[in-house]
Amino acid sequence: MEKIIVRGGRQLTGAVKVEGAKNAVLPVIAASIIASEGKSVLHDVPVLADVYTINEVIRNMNADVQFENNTITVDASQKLMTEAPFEYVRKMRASVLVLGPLLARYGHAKVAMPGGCAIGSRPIDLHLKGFEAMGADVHVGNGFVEVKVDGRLQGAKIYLDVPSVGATENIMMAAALAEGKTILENCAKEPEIVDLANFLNKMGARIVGAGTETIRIHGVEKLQGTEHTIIPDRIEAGTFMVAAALTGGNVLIENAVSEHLRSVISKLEEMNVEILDENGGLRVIGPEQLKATDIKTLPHPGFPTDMQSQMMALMTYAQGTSVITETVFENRFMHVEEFRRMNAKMKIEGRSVIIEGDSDLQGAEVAATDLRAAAALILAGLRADGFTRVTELKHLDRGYVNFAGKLASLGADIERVDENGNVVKSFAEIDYQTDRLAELS
Ligand SMILES: CC(=O)N[C@H]1[C@@H](OP(=O)(O)OP(=O)(O)OC[C@H]2O[C@@H](n3ccc(=O)[nH]c3=O)[C@H](O)[C@@H]2O)O[C@H](CO)[C@@H](O)[C@@H]1O
Ligand SMILES: C=C(OP(=O)(O)O)C(=O)O
Repeated sequence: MEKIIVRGGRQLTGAVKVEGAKNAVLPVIAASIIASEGKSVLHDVPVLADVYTINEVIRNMNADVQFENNTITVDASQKLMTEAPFEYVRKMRASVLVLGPLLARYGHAKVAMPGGCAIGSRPIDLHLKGFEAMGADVHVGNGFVEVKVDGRLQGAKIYLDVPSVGATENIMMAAALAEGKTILENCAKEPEIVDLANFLNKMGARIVGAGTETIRIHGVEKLQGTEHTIIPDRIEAGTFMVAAALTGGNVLIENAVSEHLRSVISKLEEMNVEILDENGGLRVIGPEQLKATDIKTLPHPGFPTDMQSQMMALMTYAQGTSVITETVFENRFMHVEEFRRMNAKMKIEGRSVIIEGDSDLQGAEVAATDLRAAAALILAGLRADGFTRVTELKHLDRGYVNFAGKLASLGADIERVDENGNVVKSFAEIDYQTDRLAELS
């Protein structure tokens, strides 16, 4: 089993470049199979396990996918199959994002029902209600969800009970090829929604309002492949901002977009972290003494749940008591027990965690419980006394490119080793066809 071993105590300095956003590229790759003509060329694609998984999902449907040098070319102009088996959905819930494109293009899609996961039950009822409102029949049974429509989907007025990112994306993709106009209300406003709408519009869709709470989509008859550059990953950027803050370092985070990170910047500033907008990125300067604060996770532009565990790591080193309240997912505190193994003083009260600062964390062997928890435990280890060993790296590889290598380039004492203690290559350097991918996934 591979581990990342980090020894605390180094201040991070230098510059690190943020990759294209995982949560933008996954829906964009799913959307690329809507195009019945031409190829889509996607730039700034991060080399992540999740990207390989979505590529495999659409390859299995008969799309042609080439992935080289951070560029993906998708040709989906041939006839596609309309099913995605459990094998993929199990690895990555975002596989359900092929439902909308397939239903819109072929009037049929069948995808394994995603189960619950480490952060909550995560139903897809809002995706399905949206498809039904557009005239589709939905059938859930034998572990699959099947959606069908005779002829084209029909534009509809749809109100989302909660501003779900995935439901907004799936419905927006389906509506792009529906007959007539769809008005989607109370939708998610994340930057990744805007990126997807921009991609679809370049394909010939007519979507306005992405990034606000009402999106209007005029359905068109067909879409064609196009070229698109994926937006930078605001969560990877935020994670490195915390790394700089926590070590009292001074790091330029290249490609970080301050507009996408307003809530994170504001909370870090409350904790005494200095953040400067610099040409092409954000400079983050950690203070002598971090100050406690409170955070409530919310849909964008509120504080992102995907930064919750990293901020928890930071708060263990702040002066005073901090409170984090998680409102987006019902059960995203699995990492608390792991932080406690490092001597963190925190307790869960309902949907909140109370974190006592100045915890004097100690290195320990800890297991990543989800993708962001993996990063957060490594962050905590950057300042803990002694060695922290983080296992279950399959979670980390879903969403961070060469995380240990990037931290090492900023001066961290960190390495990734196999079960024999040999230093291993980062996931990004490995050809996905090798056995190691199978082992990691
Ligand atoms: C690939 C991707 O982009 N993943 C992100 C996306 O996940 P994802 O799209 O799955 O998250 P959602 O915004 O859909 O989920 C938010 C909340 O809505 C609930 N819900 C969602 C759909 C539904 O049909 N019914 C329902 O009740 C969920 O259980 C959850 O409590 O947004 C999350 C919230 O910012 C992020 O943490 C994930 O990193
Ligand atoms: C929860 C996350 O991703 P996913 O929705 O793909 O599980 C995440 O990126 O933190």
